[in-house]
Amino acid sequence: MDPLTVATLAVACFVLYRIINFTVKLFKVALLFEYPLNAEEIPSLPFIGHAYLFTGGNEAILNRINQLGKNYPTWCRVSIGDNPLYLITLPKHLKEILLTPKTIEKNYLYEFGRPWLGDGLITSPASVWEVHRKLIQPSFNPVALKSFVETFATLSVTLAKKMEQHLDGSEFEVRKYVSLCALDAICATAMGINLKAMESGKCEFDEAVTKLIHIVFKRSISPWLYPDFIFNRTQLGTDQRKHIRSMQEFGINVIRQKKATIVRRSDEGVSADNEQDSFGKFAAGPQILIENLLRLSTDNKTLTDENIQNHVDTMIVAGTDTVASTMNYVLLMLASHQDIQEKIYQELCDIFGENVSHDDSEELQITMDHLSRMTYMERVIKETMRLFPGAPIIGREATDDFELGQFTMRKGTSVMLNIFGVHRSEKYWPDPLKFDPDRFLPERFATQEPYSYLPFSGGRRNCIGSKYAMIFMKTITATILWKYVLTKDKVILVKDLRLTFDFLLRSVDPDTFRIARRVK
Ligand code: HEM
Repeated sequence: MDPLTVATLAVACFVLYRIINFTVKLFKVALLFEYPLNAEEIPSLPFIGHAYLFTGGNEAILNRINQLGKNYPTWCRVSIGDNPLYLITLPKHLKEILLTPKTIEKNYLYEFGRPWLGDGLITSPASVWEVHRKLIQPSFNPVALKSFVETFATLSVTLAKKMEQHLDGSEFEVRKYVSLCALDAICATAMGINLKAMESGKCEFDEAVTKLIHIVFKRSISPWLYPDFIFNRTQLGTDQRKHIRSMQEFGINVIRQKKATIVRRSDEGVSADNEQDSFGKFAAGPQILIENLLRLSTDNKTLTDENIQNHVDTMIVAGTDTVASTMNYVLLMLASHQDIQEKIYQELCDIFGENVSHDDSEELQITMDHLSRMTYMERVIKETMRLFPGAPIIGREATDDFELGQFTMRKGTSVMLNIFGVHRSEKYWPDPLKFDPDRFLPERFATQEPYSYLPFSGGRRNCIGSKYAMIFMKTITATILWKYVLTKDKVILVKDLRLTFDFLLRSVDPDTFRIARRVK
C-alpha cells in the first residue's frame, strides 16, 4: 500500500472513531433526558460541556438539577461551555461555603445581571459589596422595619379588596395580585413613591422586571451567548437594552425628584412625614431607603447616583417576585389544608379578640407587637419556604483555595448551592413533601441538621430583606385570613405541583383557589 493510501485510511479510521464516540455520548445524553441520572460520569460534549442538561425548558432544567442533587448528594461537577460548576447539596459543605470569606464573591453567572443591576448588592463584586452592605444595613434595622408596618397593612387591605371581586366565584389566580402588591410595597418603602400598581392592575415596570430576569437566565444557560459581541446582536440583547433603559429612566426621574425634595425640605425645615411629591404621599417618614442613601451620598460621596439606582433596582428584583412567589404558595397551601388555615385564624382571634367585626370599616390595626405574636403563622410561612424556596439555587466563587471536606476547591472555582435539593431531601426532612409547619416548633427545629434550611441563604451575604419579607408576608396573610376562607375544589398535593425556575421559583400551571367571606 502506498503511503498516501495508508495516511488516508488512518485519517478515515480516526474520523470514524470520533463519530462513533460522539454518537455514543449523544446516546448517553438522550438517556439522561429519559431516565434519572445515575451515570458515574456525566458525559460532556465538545464546546458546550454539559449545557445540554440545561435545555428542554426551565421545568426540565429544575428537574435535572434536582435529580443531580439526589444522585450526587455531596457534590457533582458539571460545566457550561468551558466553565466548571460544582453543585453542592451537603449541608456541612453549604455551611463552609457560606461562612468562609473565601467565597463571599458571586460566580460568573451573576455577571450577566450586571448591565442591569450594576453594583447593587446581589451582583456587586465583594470589594464594593463590603462597603455598600454596611451603608444599607441600617435601612433594615428594627426601627425602620417598624415604620413600614402601616404601609404593609394599608397595601394588604387594598390587596384583599382586589381579591374581593372573586368572592364566592370560581377559582382564581392570586399570583398577579400579590406580585403587584409586593411591587407597591417595595416602591413605597425603598423609593417613597406610591406606584399604585395594584390599583391600575397592570404595571410596565413589573413586566420589564419579569422579562429581564428571563433574559438574564436564558443567557446564563447558553454559553454561545456569553460573549457580549454575540449577545448584543441578538434579539435578547436588544430586548435587554430596551427594558433596562425603561427601568433606568424611571429610576433617574425618581432620584431627581427626591434630591429636589430633600433640598427643599432642608431649606424650609419641613418634616418628611407630611410631604407630597408628584408621585403621591411619602409612605413611611424618614426610613425610606433611597432617601437614606441620598443623604449618605451628600454627606460622604461614597455612593454615586448610579449606585443608588442599582441598589433600588436590586431591592425591586430581590423583594418583589420572591415575596409574591412565597405568598402565592402560602395561600395555596392554606387553601389545601383547612385544618392549618383554621389554626392560623384561631391564633388571630387570640391576638385580636374574636368579636372584632369583619366589616371593611373595621380593618385589623396590625402592629409590630401583633406580628411578633403570630408564631404559628410564622411556622406555616417557614414550612412553605422550605418546600418552595424563592431562590432555589444560588452561586458563589472561590477567591482563594479552600478545603471542602476532603477536597480542595481551587481559586476561581464556581459553586452552586442547591437550596431546593437540601430542603426537599429525605435525609434531612423525613417525609419531605408533607406540609408540616410543626417541623419549625423550636424543640423540633433545634434537632435539625445545621444549614439544611436556607430560604434566605446564610452567612454574611445572606438576604438583607429577610425580616422585612417576614413581617410583610405575615401582614398580608393576617389581613386575608381575617376576612376570607380559602378553599380548593381539589386538594393539591406538593408532589403534584409542577415547578420551574429562572433564578426564582415559579409554578408551571396557574395556582388557583376560591375565596368566601368568613362567617363567625
Ligand atoms: C420571601 C422573600 C425572600 C426570599 C425567599 C429571599 C431570598 C434571598 C436569597 C436566597 C438571597 C441570596 C441570593 C444570592 O446569594 O444570590 C437573597 C439576597 C438578597 N435579598 Fe432577599 N429574599 C426575599 C425577600 C427580600 C426582600 C423583601 C428584599 C428587599 C426589600 C430582599 C433583598 C435582598 C438583597 C438586596 C439581597 C442581596 C444581599 C447581599 O448580597 O448582600 N430580599 N434573598
